[in-house]
Amino acid sequence: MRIQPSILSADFANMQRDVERIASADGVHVDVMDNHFVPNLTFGPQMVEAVQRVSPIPLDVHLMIEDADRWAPGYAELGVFSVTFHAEASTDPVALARRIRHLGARASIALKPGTPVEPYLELLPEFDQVLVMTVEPGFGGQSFMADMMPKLRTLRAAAERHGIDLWLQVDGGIALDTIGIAAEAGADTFVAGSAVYGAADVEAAIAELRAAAAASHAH
Ligand SMILES: O=C(CO)[C@@H](O)[C@H](O)COP(=O)(O)O
Ligand SMILES: [Co+2]
Repeated sequence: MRIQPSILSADFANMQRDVERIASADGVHVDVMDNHFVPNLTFGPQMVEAVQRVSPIPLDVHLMIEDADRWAPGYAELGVFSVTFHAEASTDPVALARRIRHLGARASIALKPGTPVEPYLELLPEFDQVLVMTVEPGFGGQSFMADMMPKLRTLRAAAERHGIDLWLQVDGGIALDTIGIAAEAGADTFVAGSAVYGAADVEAAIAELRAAAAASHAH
């Protein structure tokens, strides 16, 4: 059970402090938004490089940008742990995943709520992780979409069929009252923005989320 707080909910004026506050988490989730793929703008490679320099834990970069084929490899080159691009923003997801892996990062593909999972099931061995969005990407603090759970079940079954160790990540509306639902459906990697940075005790929030996920996990 991996917990990855999203620094979209951190204080951008105190990024180093807020990354150091989540040292007990499994990774820091970095939401890159370009104002085109989503109607919001965050930061680019220079900021990711800066966070990477001070972070005590690995970086999980979530690219919500157009033209992923062009831009995603540059993030992998920074030496981050994982690079997620959106299926909707790539013309050749398999070629892009191979490039990301070749550059030394884990390759991860994200699906917006309206994107079906079926076209990707045979391609799963090309990826290290699939991100099932449980909100429309763009903003933190939205409500969890429980109707995405069939996608997780389908992906978990397909990964078992392939015999691969595919991480299934969920992102959006993950909190104490929803994380168990996603874990039960097969997720093992959980992004949480407001549920972590909105808590008075950030480390306690991470521990509680991890425990709640473990209590409900399908395996
Ligand atoms: O990718 C996104 C939003 O597009 C996320 O990573 C959010 O940052 C999650 O925030 P919460 O829903 O957990 O508050
Ligand atoms: Co995200």
